[in-house]
Amino acid sequence: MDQAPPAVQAEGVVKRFGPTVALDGVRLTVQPGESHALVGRNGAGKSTLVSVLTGLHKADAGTVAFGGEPAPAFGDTAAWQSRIACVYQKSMVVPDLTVAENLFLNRFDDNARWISWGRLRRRAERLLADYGVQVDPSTRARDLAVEQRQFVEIARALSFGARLIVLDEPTAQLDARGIGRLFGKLRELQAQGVAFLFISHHLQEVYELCTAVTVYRDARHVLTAPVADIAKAELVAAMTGEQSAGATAWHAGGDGAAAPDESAEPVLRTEGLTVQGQFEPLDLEVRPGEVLGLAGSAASGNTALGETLAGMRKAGGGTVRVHGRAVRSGSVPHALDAGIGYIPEDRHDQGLVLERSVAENATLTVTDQLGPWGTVLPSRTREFARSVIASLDIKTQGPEQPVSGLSGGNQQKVVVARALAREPSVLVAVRPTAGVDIKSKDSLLGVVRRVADEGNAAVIISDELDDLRVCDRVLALFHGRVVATFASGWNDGELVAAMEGVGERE
Ligand SMILES: Nc1ncnc2c1ncn2[C@@H]1O[C@H](COP(=O)(O)OP(=O)(O)OP(=O)(O)O)[C@@H](O)[C@H]1O
Repeated sequence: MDQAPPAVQAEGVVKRFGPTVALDGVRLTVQPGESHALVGRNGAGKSTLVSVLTGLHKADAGTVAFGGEPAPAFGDTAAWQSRIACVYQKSMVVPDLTVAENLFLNRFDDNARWISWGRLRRRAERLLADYGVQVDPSTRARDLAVEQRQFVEIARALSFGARLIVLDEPTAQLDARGIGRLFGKLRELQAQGVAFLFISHHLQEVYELCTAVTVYRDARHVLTAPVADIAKAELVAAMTGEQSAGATAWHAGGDGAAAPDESAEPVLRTEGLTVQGQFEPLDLEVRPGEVLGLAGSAASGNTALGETLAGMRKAGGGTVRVHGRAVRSGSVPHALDAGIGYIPEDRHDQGLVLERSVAENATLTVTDQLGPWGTVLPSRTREFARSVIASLDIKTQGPEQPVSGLSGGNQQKVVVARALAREPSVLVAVRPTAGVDIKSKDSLLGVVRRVADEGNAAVIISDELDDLRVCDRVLALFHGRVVATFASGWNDGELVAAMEGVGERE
């Protein structure tokens, strides 16, 4: 039998960070031309494995081989680049450079003393054509659509010789059409023998794209199987170590909570609220006990609306009131004082101080409540942190651990903890479950539901149907306007169509 060796084969890989065992003797094999999913709960060890496979971290034990050859020496970056590449959620391309410049960054020309731009452009054209990527090489990277940027990163990786590409939550910033184009391109490349390791918390995407799946749980390998042979419930059970509970009945009334009181005064009210170029004047009312969904892609203006409610953007016109009191626009402290809690989408830019501890990050907005006369009592900070670590199931060594040592999904939970710390009257959450594992998603959305059930208002801004299911009412936005309103029990197809701007109804 003359079978090609695996694109990558890892055996017995161990990686420790201080007292944390992030990988405990795991294995992974990806065949050439295979699209292989790696799934597991937040903190299971997926990103750590990727760091070992891409040569960013040195394993404490175990072996890695690419195409049957042992992995390069640690630190030999060029050799690693010729075997494997990772397309991260955060773009690695330089936004101000053109596509051609990005493609040949750091390797402009072999021996030449000056750079021939014409040649560079032609080489870029050839390279992109080789992989069927239709992008003009003279476009600035900042002007590319997200999936085009990913294509450029993939083409760059392939041009170094890599035949294995890791995709870390690649669909996080894509709308349905972008996902379709990305998956189409991945299938084309697979047919040419390129292998993909796909890391995602979206199990339906795993089923759509991948042929094999590996599950890690608590730093250990649990199973590897053909995707076709494993039912979704089994996969979830392997990830969590428990039989999965059925789908949760979410919206108010669905699980015994009272439906929002229509006659009550709204907790949150906006009148004519607008930001030019983002969203048109909008009147919103959210009553006690209500979770309102603002559905749409980021381009719909819903994210900008959330930022305006949270005081991060100044409104061009209109008012925001909480319990009838006007909130000064464009001021985060005023929004906080008015009782608006905010879960931002980008936890790195807006959410966390990475080198500070879980306890400090979780209490950043409540330091005035943690001790007498403006002092912060470490014991109370820790106590509060312990309670949120337990209630949100944050996987950490303890309240003192810096958040930089937490996995991505667990960092997101710390952001949520911080928004809840002041017991907000209005909770505004932008794509709150991005990067969060399937079980934590449920508990996190349950937390949002509970905030409302306690008589407050909640607003969820998202294009994820699972996030929106918790809502009592959903407004679909498209190009800065509300194009449709849905009561709970909406039909998925109709809501997706409205978010995509197909057909308008009021
Ligand atoms: N630099 C670090 N210092 C200390 N601990 C770390 C570090 N990086 C990761 N860890 C720990 O290793 C474990 C595995 O984390 P990893 O990021 O690999 O999880 P993951 O499966 O990618 O999770 P997620 O789905 O949330 O991204 C976690 O317990 C995490 O806290």
